[in-house]
Amino acid sequence: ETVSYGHPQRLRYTLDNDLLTPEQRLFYEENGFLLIRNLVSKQDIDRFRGEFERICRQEIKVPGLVVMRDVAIAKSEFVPDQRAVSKVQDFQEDPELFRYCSLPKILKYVECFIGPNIMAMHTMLINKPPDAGKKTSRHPMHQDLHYFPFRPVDRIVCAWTAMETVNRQNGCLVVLPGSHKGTLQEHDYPEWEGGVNKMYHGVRDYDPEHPRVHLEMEKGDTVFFHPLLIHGSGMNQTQGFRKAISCHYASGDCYYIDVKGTTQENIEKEVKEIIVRRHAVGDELTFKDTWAIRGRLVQGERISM
Ligand SMILES: CCCC(=O)SCCNC(=O)CCNC(=O)[C@H](O)C(C)(C)COP(=O)(O)OP(=O)(O)OC[C@H]1O[C@@H](n2cnc3c(N)ncnc32)[C@H](O)[C@@H]1OP(=O)(O)O
Ligand SMILES: Nc1ncnc2c1ncn2[C@@H]1O[C@H](COP(=O)(O)OP(=O)(O)OP(=O)(O)O)[C@@H](O)[C@H]1O
Ligand SMILES: O=C(O)CCC(=O)C(=O)O
Ligand SMILES: [Fe+2]
Ligand SMILES: [Mg+2]
Repeated sequence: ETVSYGHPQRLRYTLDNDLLTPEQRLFYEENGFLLIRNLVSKQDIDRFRGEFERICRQEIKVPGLVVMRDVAIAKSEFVPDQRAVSKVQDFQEDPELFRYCSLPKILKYVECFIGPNIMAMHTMLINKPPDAGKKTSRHPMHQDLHYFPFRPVDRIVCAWTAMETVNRQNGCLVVLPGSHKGTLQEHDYPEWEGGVNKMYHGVRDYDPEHPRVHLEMEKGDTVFFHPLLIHGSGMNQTQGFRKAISCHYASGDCYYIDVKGTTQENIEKEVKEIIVRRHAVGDELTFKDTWAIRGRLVQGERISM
C-alpha cells in the first residue's frame, strides 16, 4: 500500500484493502470515524422502518429483543406505538432488521477495519424521541468499548446508519475526532437534573476544549467508528422521532476478557442485575456469555468469539 510507505506504524486502525482510498484510510486513522454518504438504499431503510413499526404495534414478537422506553415515560402507561419506544436492542433474531447487519455494502467497509472474519455483536435501532422537556433524549459522551468485554480494541467497529435526516435539531451524533487514540476512560451516570436513561453512562471528564464535530447525515448515510471514539448525541428538539440503525462488529478472532478490577466492572454489574431479574437465572450466566449468546457470524469464521 502506497499510503503506508515510510510510515508503517501510522496504519494501526485499518487493514490493507482495495476499497478505501488512501485519503479515507488516513482519515479513519487520524479521526477514528469515516462517513460514507448514501450507502444504504432508501428501499432497505423503508423496510427496516416498517419492521420497527410492526414491532412497536406488537404485531410480531422477536425472541431476545429488548424494547426500551425513555426514562421520562418509563413509569407511564404503555401504548403499543413507536411513541413509547426509544430504542430496540438485540434484534439478531429478527430476519428483516438483521438484514442490515449482513448487507454486503456494509460488510465490505467493515472488513477494512476488522478483517474478513466478522461477527455482529450488538444491534440497535434508536428512535430518539422528541425531548419531553427534561433533556433525557440526550446520550452522554461515551466510548462504546465500555460495554464490551472483548478485544483487541482495534478489531471492533460500529456501523451507524441514519434512517432519515439527522441534524443538530433532532440530535445527531457528536464526535471528538482523534479521541480513539486515547485509552478507555472511566464511565458513570452523568449528573443530569432531569434524569438519565438506564445504562447511559458517560465519560466523567473529557476535555471540554477538544474539538467537536456534529455529524449531520441524510437517510442512508453511514458512519463507521472506532469503539474508543468519544461520541454522544444531543437533545431532540423536534416533534419527530429521530431514527438510526446500528451494528457493532468484532473480528471472529477476538477474545473475551475478564473485566474484574477494571473500569468496566460497573457496567458488568448492571447487566448482570438486569439478566437475573429478567430470566430468573443466577451467577452461572457470565457477562461474557451474554455476548457470546447474542453474537452472530455474518462473514468468514467464528474462531474464538
Ligand atoms: C455500544 C452499546 C451502547 C449501549 O448499549 S448504551 C445503553 C445501553 N442501554 C441498555 O442496554 C438498556 C437497555 N434497556 C433495558 O435493558 C430495559 O429497557 C430496562 C431499562 C431494563 C427496562 O426493562 P423493562 O423490561 O422495560 O422493565 P420495566 O418496564 O419493568 O422497568 C424496570 C425498571 O426500570 C425502569 N426503567 C425503565 N426504562 C428505563 C429507562 N429508560 N431509564 C431508567 N430506568 C428505566 C422502570 O422505571 C423500572 O423501575 P422500577 O423497578 O419500577 O423502579
Ligand atoms: N451539560 C452537559 N454535560 C455533559 N454532556 C452534555 C451536556 N450537554 C450536552 N452534552 C452532550 O454533548 C453532546 C452534544 O449535545 P448537544 O446537541 O446539546 O450539543 P451542542 O453542541 O450544544 O449542540 P446544539 O447547540 O446543536 O444543541 C451530547 O452527547 C450531549 O449528551
Ligand atoms: O443514536 C444515538 O443517539 C447514539 C447511540 C449510541 O451512541 C449508543 O447507543 O451507543
Ligand atoms: Fe455509542
Ligand atoms: Mg445543546
